[in-house]
Parts: sequence; C-alpha cells; structure tokens
Amino acid sequence: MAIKKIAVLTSGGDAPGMNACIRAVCLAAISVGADVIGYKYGYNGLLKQEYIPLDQYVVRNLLQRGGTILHSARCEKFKHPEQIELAAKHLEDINVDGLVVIGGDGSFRGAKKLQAVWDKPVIGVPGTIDNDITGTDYTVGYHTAIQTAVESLDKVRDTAEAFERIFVVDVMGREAGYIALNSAISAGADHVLLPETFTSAAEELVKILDKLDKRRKNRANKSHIIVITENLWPGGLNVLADSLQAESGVDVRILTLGHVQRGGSPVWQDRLLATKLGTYAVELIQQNEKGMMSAISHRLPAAIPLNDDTLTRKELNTYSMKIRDEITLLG
Ligand SMILES: Nc1ncnc2c1ncn2[C@@H]1O[C@H](COP(=O)(O)OP(=O)(O)O)[C@@H](O)[C@H]1O
Ligand SMILES: O=P(O)(O)OC[C@H]1O[C@](O)(COP(=O)(O)O)[C@@H](O)[C@@H]1O
Repeated sequence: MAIKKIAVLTSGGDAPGMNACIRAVCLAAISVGADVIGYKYGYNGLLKQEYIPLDQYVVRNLLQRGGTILHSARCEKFKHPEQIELAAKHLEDINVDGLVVIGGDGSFRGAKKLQAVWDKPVIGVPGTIDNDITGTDYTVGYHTAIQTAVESLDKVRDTAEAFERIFVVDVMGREAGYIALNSAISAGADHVLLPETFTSAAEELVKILDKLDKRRKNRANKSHIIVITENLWPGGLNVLADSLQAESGVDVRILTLGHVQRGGSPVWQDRLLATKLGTYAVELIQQNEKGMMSAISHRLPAAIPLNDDTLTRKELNTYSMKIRDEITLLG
C-alpha cells in the first residue's frame, strides 16, 4: 500500500530506546516516501492535535539518547469511547495512513480500541522497562533497566560486604518480576522476591531468615542482598527491614532504585531491538496490517495481534526461575 503519512507517539512509562524507536519509524517511513509526524505527550497529543513534523535531521543522534523527544504521559481521558472517536477523527483530518504507538500494555489497550474505530493501521511497539508483554521476547528498555539494576547491585555488594549488612534492594516492574529476577541472577543476589510467587509476608520472612541463617553459617562474608519488586511487601520495606533486623540481629539497609532504571543511554540490545521493531512497524503499515504489535519472537520480527492473549502479563522465564532457586541456594 502506498503510504503518504505516518504518525508515531510514545505513551505510558518511558523507556530507554524509545528515542531509537522514533528514529527508526521516521527513517523507515522516509525511505518509503512517507512524511512523518510525532504526537506529543502520548495520547494527549492525539486528542489535542498537538504534533511535530519529524525528519532525518530531527532524529539525528537519537539512537543513543535516553527518554523520548515526544514526551510520554498517561492520559485517563483516552479511556472514554467518545475521546477515542475524536482521536480517529484527528488522524483522518490530517490524512494519517498509519499510527505507531510505542508503549506498554496499557497503551496497547488504547491502541486496540482506537483500531476498532479507525480503518487505517494502528501498530504497537512494546516499549517498557517491565518486559511484561506476552508475544514478544523482549520490550524496548528492558535490557537497559536490567543493566542499571545490575550495576547498582554490584556497588551495593561492596558496601554490604564491608559492613556485613543485609541490603534490601527495591527494583521496578509494577506487577511483573522480570527486572527483579534477572537482575538478581545477573548480580548474584542472595534472595529475590517476585510478585508472581509471593505468598504472604509471614511465609516469605521465614524463607528469607532460613536462607540468611544458612548463608551466615557457611560463607566467609556475612553480607546478604535481597532484591524485591516494588510495592510487594505488605506495609512497605521498612516493615520488612524492621522484622529482618529484629529476627536476625543484623544491620539492614534499604535501597530503592526507582526511576534511574528508566533513564540513561540505551544499551546496544535496546538500540537494536528498537530499530528492528520501529522499522518492522512501518512495514506492517505498508502491508495494511491492523491492530498488530511489532514484536520480536525467537530473534525474528513477528506481527502479533493486539488481543486478549497479548494483553495479559507475560509469564516469567521458567529457566530463570529454575536457576534462581538452584543458584541462589549455592551462592
Ligand atoms: N483500557 C484502556 N483503554 C484506553 N486507553 C488506555 C487503557 N489503558 C491504558 N490506556 C492508555 O494508555 C496510557 C498508558 O497506560 P499505562 O498502563 O499507564 O502505561 P503502559 O502503556 O506503559 O502500560 C494510559 O494513560 C491511557 O491513555
Ligand atoms: O513513573 P510512574 O508513573 O511513577 O510509574 C512507575 C511505573 O512505571 C514503570 O516504570 C513502567 O511501567 P509501564 O511501562 O507499564 O508504564 C513501572 O516499572 C513502574 O511501576
């Protein structure tokens, strides 16, 4: 299909590599003779018809830049059907032939609804540090977030060992344990608490103390690093730290990594992924594919329908789970 104009936006939690993806969409569109515009502030820009033209000069040097030049935002209004109709009208008014939505599962829910009322392609590109989208091996931003978490855990290890302290390190992920699980394995943490397997504070505390006890008996250094997904411990991490300190008699410190995990220059894996998925999104628009995610599956680009299967949270990698249990016991 001959396409003349493509629009792109970034929505939901920003992720390193979103800029690289905007660049890829722009350059791929230009290469097939299309103009490109970028809506600002996620779906807000679409509702307010607020956009900027994109060309090869605007996207120059974006590959390595963190954040998103289009800004990201949440947009509650977009959940209302009449606002989604308005968005479709705005796209029609300026003759857009296809829209690329770079975002997470929430943004994809919006994209799916927009597709239902607009007859040109809406394509999602998975951009979230959480890596929680079914149908794609990875999401743009995830590798960089893991890298940041791992570097921080390595540093925490140094000070934890110096004082032989327990550290509880809180990482992002909303309700998904990908960042926690794989950063914990990659940094050789001693324990990891995940939303997918969490039972109750009482049971988890017993498991932590049990492992801590074994570790402190068997290891030369008595430090202990616990990685936990944000918002998981009932009552907050101070509650966990107080219980741990009271039960073990060991000094406990808490570190919340927070939004640093969303920033920084994307690592090469995210740059490459963003470039592939952005380019493939434009191909899908050319093929008049509608309501699809431009995904990566077994290292190849794949068109995955934005349906109820895709919009459920991706299960954790079973092999990572297996080695978490085996390796963190050995340590
Ligand atoms: N059910 C929905 N219907 C329409 N739009 C939605 C829906 N869920 C989310 N969105 C849109 O996507 C935006 C981003 O969603 P959110 O869940 O916050 O982030 P993410 O896309 O990173 O998961 C929301 O602010 C809203 O504009
Ligand atoms: O920046 P906010 O609004 O505090 O959101 C924090 C959330 O965004 C994330 O960083 C990314 O999540 P999404 O990509 O689903 O928006 C989560 O890990 C975290 O829970």
